[in-house]
Amino acid sequence: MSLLDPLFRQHLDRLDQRHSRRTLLPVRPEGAGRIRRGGRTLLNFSSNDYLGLASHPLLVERAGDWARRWGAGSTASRLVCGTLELHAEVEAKLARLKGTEAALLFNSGWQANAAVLPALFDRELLGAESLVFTDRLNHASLHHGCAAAGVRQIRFRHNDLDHLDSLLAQHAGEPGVRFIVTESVFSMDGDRADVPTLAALAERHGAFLFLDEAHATGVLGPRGMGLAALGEGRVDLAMGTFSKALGGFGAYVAGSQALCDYLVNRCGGLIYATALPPAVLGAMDAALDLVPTLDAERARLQAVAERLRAAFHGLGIATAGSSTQIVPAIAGAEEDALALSRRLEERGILGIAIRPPTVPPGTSRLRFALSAAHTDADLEALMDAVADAWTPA
Ligand SMILES: Cc1ncc(COP(=O)(O)O)c(C=O)c1O
Repeated sequence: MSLLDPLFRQHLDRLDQRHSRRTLLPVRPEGAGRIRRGGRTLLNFSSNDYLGLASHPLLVERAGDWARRWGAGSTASRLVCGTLELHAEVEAKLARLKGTEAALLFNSGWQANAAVLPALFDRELLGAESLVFTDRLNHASLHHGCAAAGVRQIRFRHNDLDHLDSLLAQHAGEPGVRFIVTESVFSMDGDRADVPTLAALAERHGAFLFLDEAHATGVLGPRGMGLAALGEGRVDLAMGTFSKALGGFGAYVAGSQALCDYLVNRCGGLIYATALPPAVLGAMDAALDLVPTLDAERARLQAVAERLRAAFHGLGIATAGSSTQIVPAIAGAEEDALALSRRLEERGILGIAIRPPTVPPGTSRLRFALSAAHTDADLEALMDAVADAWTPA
C-alpha cells in the first residue's frame, strides 16, 4: 500500500466511468503477423512490425551473436566507456544509407524526442527563446520535448502547410530561431507530410526542419530510408526509430556532423543514459543490411493498404487521410471503438482501439497496421471480420 493509493484509485475509477482505463495484456508473439492472447491465436493488425523483421532470422541471429561475443550490457553511458566500436559501426552504416554526414543512436524514439528538442531549443546556444511551429497531431514524445524545454508551441492545423506558412509569416518580425517540428508519417492517421514543401517553407522562412520519421523508416523513401532521404530540400534533422519497421529497438538522429557532435555534448538523454547493449545493436545492424533490399515488400505493403482502404470506404468507414501502411477505421465514441475491437477479437483479429488522449476526442478508432508478414488470406480475413463486426453509427 503506498501513501497515494487512495488518489490513484480515485483516478482509476474516473477512467473506468469514461471507458478510458488502460490495462496491460500480455501476449506471446507467434511470428508471421500472429500473436497468442488469452489462449487464442489472433491475427495481429496492431503491431508496428511493418516489414515482419521482428522475428526475422538474420536479426535474431545477429542479436544473439553480438550478445555472445560482446556481452549483455554496454556497461556505461556513451560518454564514459559505453560507446562500443559497434555503436560507431552502426551509426556510420546508417549515415551512409540516409545520405547524411552523421547519425547518432538513441535508446528509444521517445527518449530521442524528449531529449533532443530541449538541447536544440537551448537559449544559451541560440541567444533567445525559440519559435517552435508544430503540427497539431504530433506524437506525444514531441510535445514532451517541447514541454521539457519550456517553449510555447505555435501549432498549425494538421498537415496544413498553408496554415504553417501563414503562421511563419505572422511571426516574421520576432526575434528567435524558427523550428518546424513535424512527422513524415503520422502514427494514428497514417497520412504523410509533404516533405519537399516543408523543406521549401523552412528554406524561405529560415527555419530549422525537424522531421520524425518513426513510421516512415523502413517503409517509404529510397531504399526505405524515409522521406527526408528523398533529398528534395534540406531536412536539418531526421529522427527515426528501429522499433517499428526495423523490427528491433532504439532510435536515431541523422544530420550534419556538427549537429551530432553538439548533441553528444548537450543532450542530457544521451549523456546521462546507459548506451544500447550489443544484442540491440546486432538487430539494428542486420535490419540495416536487409531494409534496402525490400523494395518488393514495400510495394506490396502499399498495394495491400490501398485495398484495405477501398474495402473500408465501401463499408462507409472513414480512414482519415491514410495513404500508408497505417489504416485507421474511425469509430467516433470510445465505447464504440472498444466494442468493435472486442467483436473483432471474437473473430480472431487483434485491432486495438485507440482513444483520447492519444487521438482527439470523438475520433476513437481501430488503428490497423499492415505488415509484409500478412498474407492475402490474412487480409481477406480482416476485411471479412470488419464487414461482419462493424455496426454503422
Ligand atoms: C511518431 C513517433 N515518434 C516517436 C515514437 C517513439 O518511438 P519508440 O517507440 O521507439 O520510443 C513513436 C512511437 O510510437 C511515434 O509514433
